[in-house]
Amino acid sequence: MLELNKLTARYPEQELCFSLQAPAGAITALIGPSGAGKSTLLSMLAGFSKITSGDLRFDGRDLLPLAPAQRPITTLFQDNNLFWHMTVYQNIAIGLSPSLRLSPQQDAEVMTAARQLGIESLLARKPATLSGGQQQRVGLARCLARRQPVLLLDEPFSALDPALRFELLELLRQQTDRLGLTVLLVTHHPDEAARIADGLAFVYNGTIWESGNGELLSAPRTPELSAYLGG
Ligand SMILES: Nc1ncnc2c1ncn2[C@@H]1O[C@H](COP(=O)(O)OP(=O)(O)OP(=O)(O)O)[C@@H](O)[C@H]1O
Repeated sequence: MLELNKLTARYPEQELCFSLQAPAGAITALIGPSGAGKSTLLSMLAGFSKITSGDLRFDGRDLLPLAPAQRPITTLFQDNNLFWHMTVYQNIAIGLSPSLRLSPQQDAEVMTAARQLGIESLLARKPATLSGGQQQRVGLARCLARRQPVLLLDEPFSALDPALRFELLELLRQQTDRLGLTVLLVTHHPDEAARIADGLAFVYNGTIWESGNGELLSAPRTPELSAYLGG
């Protein structure tokens, strides 16, 4: 369980303050208008944004003293950060070893992640020769190979067409269940998110304005969520 208790980042123009519980084995979708604070929330969790006050724990362990690389967290952004001069294999492997000198155990992790995402046949290719969907599979494989229990995804599939986006969300669903991951997924597609997510959190004005399950979309409790959904 990832627990945020009044986790706060104060900027001159705005204060962001989040309280949330994200269980293991579940996908929590973060929706909300542009500028609401969704990306900053992920950055606060990953350790890239300065925290002013509050509490952040994973399975009871205080994460705030830990540097980004020490946190049990891995992040996938829309721009998947692939290295264009490296092969797919190396792009996954670099998540485990920056020097690319892998132990047999780490090599097995890379192969397992590639198999799970259906990109085994692409391991020798360079990212530029892959489709957008295949590139995002490589990005996701790198995250999974790192075997961190918390996965943060910032609109990872938004550049893809709807069918492909849904295919990757399904894949994410399978891996979340199989590995018992705690997943936070920022998305601009609330309806799709509701199909695969266990919980939804509506981020508005630097805080979690409303949260619940998919019913939130059919029966919003606040005018702000209703307006966001176009109601
Ligand atoms: N480093 C920073 N310095 C100042 N303000 C910041 C900083 N980081 C975030 N903010 C504040 O947080 C707000 C939220 O921005 P953020 O990018 O997280 O929104 P978002 O919901 O992810 O939007 P989008 O959907 O467009 O990506 C910004 O408008 C800004 O006020």
